[in-house]
Amino acid sequence: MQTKQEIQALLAGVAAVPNHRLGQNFLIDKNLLEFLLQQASVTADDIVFEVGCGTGTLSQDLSERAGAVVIVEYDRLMCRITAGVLAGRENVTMINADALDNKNKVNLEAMQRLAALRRQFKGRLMLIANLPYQIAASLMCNLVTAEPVFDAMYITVQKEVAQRMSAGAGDKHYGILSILMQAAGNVKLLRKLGPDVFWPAPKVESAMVSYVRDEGKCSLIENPDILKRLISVFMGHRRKMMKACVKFVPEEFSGINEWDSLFETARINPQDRPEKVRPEQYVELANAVSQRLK
Ligand SMILES: C[S@@+](CC[C@H](N)C(=O)[O-])C[C@H]1O[C@@H](n2cnc3c(N)ncnc32)[C@H](O)[C@@H]1O
Repeated sequence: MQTKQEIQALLAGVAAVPNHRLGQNFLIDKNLLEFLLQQASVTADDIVFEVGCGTGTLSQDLSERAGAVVIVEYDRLMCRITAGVLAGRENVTMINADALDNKNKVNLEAMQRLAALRRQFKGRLMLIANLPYQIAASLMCNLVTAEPVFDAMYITVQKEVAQRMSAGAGDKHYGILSILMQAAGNVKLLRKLGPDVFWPAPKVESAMVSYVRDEGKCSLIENPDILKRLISVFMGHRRKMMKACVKFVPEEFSGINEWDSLFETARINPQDRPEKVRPEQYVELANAVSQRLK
């Protein structure tokens, strides 16, 4: 782990300054990094995906503890610094690219590498990262239903994203991220973080959060793709009634006329607002739709 002075020296070595647009707020509290690593209890059987390595402060420890680490970092200079910091570590794959190919797709090269590692290592596949805030929510929405399957995530995110991950139905923070993460696993707020544990200090509060996949919940999801698309349709009109949202369904669902009966199967009151419908009800609705489309 690196101190603030070490991070500043590493940046100066390549004439870089923190880029606000890329969310370059480096975690400078060693106890907090250690806390996150302890929560994840990484072993040599595990594979870790780190998005946004910055100067490699977390990557160093991850590469010492995990069987394999895959890093995606957008900033070429950060890749250069971290490659130097990790020189000689053969269990690390570094990809200099955007972690998202588009809003709905995680970087293909990283996912292919993770899939190959998944076949070699018998431990867990985890996302462990101090995430760039701009992409945190989209990244997690994609990873929660991704192949290869993610067993857990231990991450630092903006406080609002942490609230969205854990919000229950009816809460003002409840949204697509809450539904997907809670439909597939369990979310826990680990610790709130003030701005001064980062350098430079961001204007927002942050939090460390964990997500652990729940096999029981996941086994109930017949088709993650249909679940994702349905949630987007309904939550895109969160204050309309469920029955009023069906006119916005995309073409693939447009042949379905019996929405009332599908709502009934999922024990959803058609007059309820999408923001009040619980994750398990969305799963049942998606399963009913997927049966109907067979
Ligand atoms: C909050 S910093 C974390 C740095 C370091 N891991 C730490 O803990 O101090 C976020 C990192 O994500 C990188 N980043 C920003 N947007 C990205 C994207 N779309 N894809 C991959 N990396 C990105 C930034 O360049 C930055 O290094």
